[in-house]
Amino acid sequence: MRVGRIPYINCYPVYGGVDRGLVPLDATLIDGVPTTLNRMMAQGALDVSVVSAVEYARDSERYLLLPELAISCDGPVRSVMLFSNVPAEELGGQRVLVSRSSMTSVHLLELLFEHVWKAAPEFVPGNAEADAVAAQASDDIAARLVIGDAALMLQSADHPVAQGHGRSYPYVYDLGAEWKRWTGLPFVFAVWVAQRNTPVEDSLKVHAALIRSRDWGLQHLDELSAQASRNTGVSLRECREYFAGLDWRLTMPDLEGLTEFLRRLELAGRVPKGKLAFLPSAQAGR
Ligand SMILES: C=C(O[C@@H]1C=C(C(=O)O)C=C[C@H]1O)C(=O)O
Repeated sequence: MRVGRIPYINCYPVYGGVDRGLVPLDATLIDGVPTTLNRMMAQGALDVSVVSAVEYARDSERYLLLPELAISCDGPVRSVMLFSNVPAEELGGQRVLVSRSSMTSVHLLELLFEHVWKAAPEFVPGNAEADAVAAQASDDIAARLVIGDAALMLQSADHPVAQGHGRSYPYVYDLGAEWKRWTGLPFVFAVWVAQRNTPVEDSLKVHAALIRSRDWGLQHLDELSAQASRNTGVSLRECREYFAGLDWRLTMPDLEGLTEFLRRLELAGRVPKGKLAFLPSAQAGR
């Protein structure tokens, strides 16, 4: 089995037990930013992976959702941020760089511009991972959408990535908070999916291992925060707050936020009409 993993710290709580050998997983783990994993799943190069929520909706016939697993927030997410020189409402006609690593956040950003900020910027896909952010000192970009670890680093004024970037932004928008303000709902950025044509027993074994690993992770957020802080240079306090604001369980309210987001994307013609289909997990065992 080939299993995808995003190397951002927001995945530590799901893979932590597996990484430490506490939960056996008979699979090869393949790391990639969300859009890389989306593409690999779309091509059948992975059996099970975390993907952008929008990747599921883009081709829901192809996938089965893994129950009880997601990356969600109910309010501020802290790692999906629009950094802007001017208020978002004034970005019409200006260049907004959107992270090429992201699919969900780009769609959410576009919905917010259309319905909340009522402005039509020019979206420019670009590299917004930490190495690129650290180097991008000067360009004609009025705002940039940054996700994952790089977004956390850019918000820490004394972090080398923020220092290297050399620019500060007077207007910073947290997309989890903006969605919550708009709809009152949690937001699901990422889901785990299996290929429909991978044997169900094999996907179930991976699912059961990821659930056990995630359960370990939820019990050890302090240890994982310390690891996240060491690996990113983001302070322990910020990593703790970050993990406290995320959830990985796909609760009922999360599902409501997910379906509301996908409903709005369907209405806008951004994803095909689809349905939710879950891997039948009754036998997964704990
Ligand atoms: C909260 C986050 O969620 C992510 C955002 C994704 C997207 O925008 O497509 C996909 C996976 C998650 O890693 C983040 O990376 O900051």
